Amino acid sequence: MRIDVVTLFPDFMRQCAAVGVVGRAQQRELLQVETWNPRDFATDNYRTVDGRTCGGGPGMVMLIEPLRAALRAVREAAPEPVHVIYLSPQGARLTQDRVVSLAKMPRIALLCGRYEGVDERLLAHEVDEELSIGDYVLSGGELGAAVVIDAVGRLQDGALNDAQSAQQDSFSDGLLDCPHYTKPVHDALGDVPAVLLSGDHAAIRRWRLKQSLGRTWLRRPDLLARRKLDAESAVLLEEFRRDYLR
Ligand SMILES: COc1ccccc1CNc1ccc(C(N)=O)cn1
Repeated sequence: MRIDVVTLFPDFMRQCAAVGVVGRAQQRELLQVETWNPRDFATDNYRTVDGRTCGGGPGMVMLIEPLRAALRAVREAAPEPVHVIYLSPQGARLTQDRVVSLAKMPRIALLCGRYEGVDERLLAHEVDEELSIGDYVLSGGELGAAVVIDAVGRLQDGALNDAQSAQQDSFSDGLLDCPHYTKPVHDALGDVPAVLLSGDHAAIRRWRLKQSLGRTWLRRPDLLARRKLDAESAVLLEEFRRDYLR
């Protein structure tokens, strides 16, 4: 998969994509991240990329032309069609379901706004999808782009080793993750739950599912409301509720 990022801070974005699982995915050529700086496409001597807000008011708006030229260069850089995403507080909320679908695309481009955002005409003509990573305002879209790169990059085939992808499966079914433990088995803070040391993998799977269901019920009931539970999950959640309310 190829991801092109249009950003005034290319070094920052390259560093975000160079570490950990995503960095390794790039080394393994499972993922390619390229950056494009609109300032390199500005036509005036001062390399201007922003303009005063029409109608008055505080702040500046990113100019159409440098962004249009940068996106043209993005499209011409490789043959596959590009799905252009704009990160903004006005976008649809990013979810794991959307991450999974984005991860299957051959190419996406991430447009990072700064200042008060981008001229609406550029968005109307060049952007396919507007996404928000949460209901808060940042100084730029780059952190949102970094979130998309990480969430999508780790899903590329071969990016995660078996243990990690097993963990990935447990979460991606729309439940919160279960608790995790490592050595020491006994600590001043408490003991590792005995079932995890039992070697009974069926019991361990059931315990983890029960914990995921219970945590989702306690912390994110909205996720649970959206989900049809199979018979086993319904029984385990009932057990968790009974234990909790005892
Ligand atoms: C005032 O900033 C803007 C105003 C308009 C568009 C983009 C920006 C850049 N900032 C962003 C970007 C994304 C998110 C998010 N929630 O995904 C938060 N802030």
